Amino acid sequence: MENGAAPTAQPVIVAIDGPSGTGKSSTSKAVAAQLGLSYLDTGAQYRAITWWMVSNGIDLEDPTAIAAVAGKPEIVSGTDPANPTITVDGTDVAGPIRTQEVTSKVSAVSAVPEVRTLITELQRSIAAGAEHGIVVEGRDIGTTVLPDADLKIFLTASPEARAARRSGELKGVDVHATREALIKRDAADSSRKTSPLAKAGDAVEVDTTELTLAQVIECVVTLVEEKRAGK
Ligand SMILES: Nc1ncnc2c1ncn2[C@@H]1O[C@H](COP(=O)(O)OP(=O)(O)O)[C@@H](O)[C@H]1O
Ligand SMILES: Nc1ccn([C@@H]2O[C@H](COP(=O)(O)OP(=O)(O)O)[C@@H](O)[C@H]2O)c(=O)n1
Repeated sequence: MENGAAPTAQPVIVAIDGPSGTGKSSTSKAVAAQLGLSYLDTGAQYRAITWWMVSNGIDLEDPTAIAAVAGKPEIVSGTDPANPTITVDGTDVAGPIRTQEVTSKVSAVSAVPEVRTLITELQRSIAAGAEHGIVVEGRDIGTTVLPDADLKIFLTASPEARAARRSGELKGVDVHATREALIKRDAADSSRKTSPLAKAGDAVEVDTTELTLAQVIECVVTLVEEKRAGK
């Protein structure tokens, strides 16, 4: 090699989709950090626009009202996997977007086609600007946002495992109530008309029910490395 320089890896685009609590965020952040890639949490963007709608008193039962104002908030995502950030009109909303109120309303907002068009454009421009490549996680990344991704992963886990993981995070929240809320949100996300939660035909499905987080991370890192090696 000229100048003795180390070979630089080609930018790689990794799409990780799946329902809530399957390990998308934890896996994607760790894989991106290990491989020196950017990281984008697209759920945080849908949560951010939902937070803005709630804060501004928009009627979330009215898709026309949601569509009319969807372009107003400016959502900015920081893509460092060691410190992912999310702001709306310059305000840090990392905390407020995780409230139960936002969680219970996000599916209604994310089902509105005008919202999806705007957020999808934002996601594509972030991915295109990632110098070393990016891990993008969500519900429709492999099917709609980045259909030409180099690697697509679809994470699954039993509803019981997912509810136990989520209620472990939200201390004091009943596991049965968490399970019911998860199932309801999955159903809404999977049945909407515009880019529903779905596994892309060419995605690798990984059932994480019986795997530790470390095992899932290792599995995905290996798949990325195999892709890069052209296997
Ligand atoms: N394979 C796993 N085994 C046990 N706990 C896990 C596993 N994967 C993720 N978790 C934990 O479950 C919770 C939800 O994971 P997260 O990555 O936020 O899922 P998602 O982004 O799919 O909603 C986190 O507390 C995380 O540490
Ligand atoms: N690519 C995506 C990502 C999230 N979403 C929506 O955003 C919500 C929150 O996503 P999230 O990834 O933060 O959800 P959790 O996995 O944290 O529960 C989902 O329930 C979907 O309604 C979406 O429609 N498309």
